[in-house]
Amino acid sequence: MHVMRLDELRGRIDEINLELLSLLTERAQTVQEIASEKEKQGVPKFDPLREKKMLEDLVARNTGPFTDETIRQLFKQIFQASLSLQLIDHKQQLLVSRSKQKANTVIQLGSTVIGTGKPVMIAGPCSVESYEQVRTVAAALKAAGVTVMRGGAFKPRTSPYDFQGLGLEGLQILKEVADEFGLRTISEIVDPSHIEIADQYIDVIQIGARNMHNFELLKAAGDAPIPILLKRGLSATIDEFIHAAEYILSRGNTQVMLIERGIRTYEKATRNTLDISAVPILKQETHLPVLVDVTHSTGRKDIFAPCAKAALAAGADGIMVEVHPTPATALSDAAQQLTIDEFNTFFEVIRQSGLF
Ligand SMILES: C=C(O[C@@H]1C=C(C(=O)O)C=C[C@H]1O)C(=O)O
Repeated sequence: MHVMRLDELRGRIDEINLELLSLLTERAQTVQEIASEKEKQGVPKFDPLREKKMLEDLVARNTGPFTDETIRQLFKQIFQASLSLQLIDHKQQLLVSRSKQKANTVIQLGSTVIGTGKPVMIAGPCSVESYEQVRTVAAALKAAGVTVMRGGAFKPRTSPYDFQGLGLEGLQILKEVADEFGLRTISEIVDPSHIEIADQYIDVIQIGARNMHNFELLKAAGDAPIPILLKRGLSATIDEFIHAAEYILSRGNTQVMLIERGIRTYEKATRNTLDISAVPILKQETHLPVLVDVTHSTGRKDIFAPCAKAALAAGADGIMVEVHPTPATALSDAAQQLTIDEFNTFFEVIRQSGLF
């Protein structure tokens, strides 16, 4: 008799569970509709005042046996789950997101393709200092089998009294040398009005860490017909990094590569902390090529090779490293640029690792 009563009650609970599930599902679908309305109106997803009002109304109608506090907690849990749903949906709608585009974005630079699984080595001086300096590096890179060279012409330096770069003249040097050796080039642009000119001299525009949040520059890069290498900001979260890339794609330019360059932490043993975990996360969440800059992230030549190997093992599409004929006299980043011999050794170690 008792057993029958228990079964009956549990049967009723099963029915109630199904009713709750169907109500929760209907609620979640309504929340998604609210999310797309919010998206159109550009208003934030989280609305604490609305949540507070709903909790007050619910508690006012509560007749027990649950306490008011329990009712608050249960519904707050539902609100939180609804909010996460809105945020996940939002992320999946991004143009950079893997759920929008399953296939990897591939960047073609001459015969070099980035993003297909075969990693690329990008090397070159921190700053373009002179024609001879760039030519010496380019000749060595060519001999080592490197096809893409970096070199900074516009240098956003921490101090206004530090070398600011050769500007347009630097881009001209890059072009002249790259043409001679059949290399492709990457250089940073800091001013939206320089993007058009840059297109005539270089193959990839870099947006540097300090400018990752410069939205006007991101928009101008998004309007340009040239691949963009976007560096992660000094203190940018992965989410902010992804949204910075979205700025570029949202304007039509889909040729975007991401580069992890270390983040600010309390650690002083390295210049920045190389966030290796960003590599697989960016690969999972976006379809863009992901590179790792071992120079700026670590600032330590002695660990470039293990860090580059770690990056490749984590799925990076390429490595960027700085090389200078005479690092000791370099006008920027003197301590952390490799000599040509050091670069050749470094590249050999990476090639032998089986990861490249
Ligand atoms: C659904 C909304 O978005 C969020 C989720 C809520 C909910 O689950 O009821 C309430 C407020 C917001 O934090 C909304 O604003 O109505």
